[in-house]
Amino acid sequence: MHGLGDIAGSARASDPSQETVFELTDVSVHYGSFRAVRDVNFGVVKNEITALIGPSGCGKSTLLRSLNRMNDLIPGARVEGTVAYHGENLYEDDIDPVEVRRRIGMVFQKPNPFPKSIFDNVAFGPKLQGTPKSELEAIVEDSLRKAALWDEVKDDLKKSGLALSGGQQQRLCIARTIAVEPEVVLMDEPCSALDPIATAKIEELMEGLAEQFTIIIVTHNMQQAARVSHRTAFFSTEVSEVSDTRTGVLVEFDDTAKIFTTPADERTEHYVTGRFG
Ligand SMILES: Nc1ncnc2c1ncn2[C@@H]1O[C@H](COP(=O)(O)OP(=O)(O)OP(=O)(O)O)[C@@H](O)[C@H]1O
Repeated sequence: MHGLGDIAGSARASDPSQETVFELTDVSVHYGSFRAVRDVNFGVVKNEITALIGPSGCGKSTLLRSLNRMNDLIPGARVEGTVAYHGENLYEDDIDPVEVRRRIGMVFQKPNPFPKSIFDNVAFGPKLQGTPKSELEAIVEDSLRKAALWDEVKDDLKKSGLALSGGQQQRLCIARTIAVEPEVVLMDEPCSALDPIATAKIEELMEGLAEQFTIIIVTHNMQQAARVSHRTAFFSTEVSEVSDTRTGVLVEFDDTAKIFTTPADERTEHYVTGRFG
């Protein structure tokens, strides 16, 4: 485990003048009668990387999924509070969840390319949206370039996406996600199935992606949060004395450098210094 200074050394500075993309107000997520995470309040700034960290089970993935209505697909899942996206609550009746997921894309923990060619993986979303065939080649190349995969696959676009290495598959999934030009990319532990070299590549890539996209990443890896993100939300769990169930709570949200050097809450300090979790 690194010391505080080591981790914070590379934390990126945030720009307070930027536009807010998400504003979460008192967001709680339930699975049936179980409250997984409660009363979360924070904002996400455009073209920044926001990291969600905290011990296992504190609701990071649950909260991430509430940002593009992915929880709608889980039976019994229910979101309370307000998830405002450019000022509009994503859970209003007239909001189309399919359009939400186009604007707010997601990359999962395990690379999950379709059993199709590299080209077709990336072209899949644009084709569904009715993009003319003549434009697909340029979109595929541009997306693969942005995902730092083009040079490795440009002569093999007909090869199956499943034939790539794990790290390449994850970059293919990133290319597939950005091919439909979302504004936000949600990443749920995108490197946890990858080796350190593949992880470093994705981290490097994220910095470039943040110039065009707003990124929110769940990570178990604190060094990763410190290296790549501008702001960090630290979650923990509280145990109910009545029901003995655990609910996730947001302990602290701040500039990443602050979270890793001078956190306001003792629980954050214990976590980032490795004394907990
Ligand atoms: N589909 C589901 N149905 C019921 N409970 C769920 C579901 N998904 C998650 N949970 C529960 O919600 C709580 C939060 O889980 P979640 O996966 O969001 O946490 P996390 O912080 O992302 O954990 P990890 O770091 O281990 O991935 C846990 O108690 C988990 O068991």
